[in-house]
Amino acid sequence: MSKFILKWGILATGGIAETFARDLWPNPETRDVKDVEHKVVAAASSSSKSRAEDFLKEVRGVEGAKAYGSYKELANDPNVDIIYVATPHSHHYQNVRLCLEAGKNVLCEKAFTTNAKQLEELIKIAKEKKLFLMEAVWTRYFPLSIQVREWITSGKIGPVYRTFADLSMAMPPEDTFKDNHRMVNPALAGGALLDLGIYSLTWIFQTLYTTQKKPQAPSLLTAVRKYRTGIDEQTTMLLNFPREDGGEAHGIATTSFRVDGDPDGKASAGPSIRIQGAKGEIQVFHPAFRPTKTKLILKDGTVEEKDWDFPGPGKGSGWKNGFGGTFQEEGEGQGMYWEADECAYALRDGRKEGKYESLEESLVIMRTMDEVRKQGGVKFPDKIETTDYPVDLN
Ligand SMILES: NC(=O)C1=CN([C@@H]2O[C@H](COP(=O)(O)OP(=O)(O)OC[C@H]3O[C@@H](n4cnc5c(N)ncnc54)[C@H](OP(=O)(O)O)[C@@H]3O)[C@@H](O)[C@H]2O)C=CC1
Ligand SMILES: O=C1OC[C@@H](O)[C@H](O)[C@H]1O
Repeated sequence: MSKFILKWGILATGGIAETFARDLWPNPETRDVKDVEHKVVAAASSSSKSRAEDFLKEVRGVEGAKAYGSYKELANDPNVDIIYVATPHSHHYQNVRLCLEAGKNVLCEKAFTTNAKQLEELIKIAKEKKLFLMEAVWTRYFPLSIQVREWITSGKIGPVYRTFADLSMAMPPEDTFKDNHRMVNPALAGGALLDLGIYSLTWIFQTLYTTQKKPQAPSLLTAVRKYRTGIDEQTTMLLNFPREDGGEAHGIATTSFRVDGDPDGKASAGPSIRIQGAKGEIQVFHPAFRPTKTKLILKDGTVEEKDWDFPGPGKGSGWKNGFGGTFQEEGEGQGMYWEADECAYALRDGRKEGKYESLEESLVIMRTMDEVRKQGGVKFPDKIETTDYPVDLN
């Protein structure tokens, strides 16, 4: 069988760009994917062409891969099928729009944009130009997430009435980040909500919204604790989803830079995610962005624990080593390849959006986050909230 080969261009050369591009290197057959392959054929750095050259060496770009010192040159490279956008949140709208205007398909890191207006505009352009566009919420494409959604839709835990979801990582900002770092800088759309809280919302949505036949947007109440830079350092969201049976389901989503979802690193604190139905519950353990353990508990006495693999070879010994580890011929991958595989299948089959998170759902989540910021009084500078284009942000 001939394989579909997807030729990637990587836009930006920071932490996640490196992790993602390294994850494209392992042979897809190591995860039982036999019909698609990935090649990194180009990369661009806004810092310099030599930074892009170094990056291509680090991530094992193909022989002859092109290095660019500007994002515009990458967007115009005719050999690139799809561009992975890996800049801070503040820059996504401008960078994705640059790629779409140049006729490129795009996979954009979370959070998609700073606000829903920007995302609406990008979706409109992608549709007009018949291009593929997807938010890189990698967690949605894990076999673990597919199984959890299947447990829900097959009625394993009965009707679902409530989901708790947390992603909190104790990293006191004043000791961890300078005020201009992307995690806390309003000019880079920093804050717990867009960086971590989006995963809590991912679990709320993929259990209470994606799994409904006719999903409806939730209403929302929020409590926000702000950091000295003006971004949110801790946010709690109460979401009320109308259900198709006429009832309601509640989502409680939390995120924090102050407390930890797994203080001892041994899951002693219990699950970070609890999906509760009439017949039992599904538990998912920290971290919500890359969980490796689930527990299914049913009222009939069934208790099933499962550890989930992240096949390699790939970046090395898994998330615990953080970003930018060294290549290993053996060991775990990171799991970003599953969302990359989805991009390959979509482009091969002519689909224009991701299978497990539609553009409409990304938009509803973006509107939810807009409302959280409104209720919490978190504002970003106009320059990064505008839909004007082009705007020079650097
Ligand atoms: N899926 C996941 O698990 C993760 C996703 N992310 C997401 O990826 C994105 C990037 O995060 P991360 O890689 O950690 O960030 P980094 O700061 O490590 O990298 C961001 C890169 O963007 C480019 N850039 C362009 N303009 C700016 C600017 N004004 N300030 C800073 N960087 C700039 C730079 O690359 P260059 O100089 O080459 O142009 C920089 O290296 C965010 O959207 C984040 O939410 C982050 C971590 C994990
Ligand atoms: O997406 C992410 O997941 C892992 C976190 O460490 C990181 O800050 C965030 O951007």
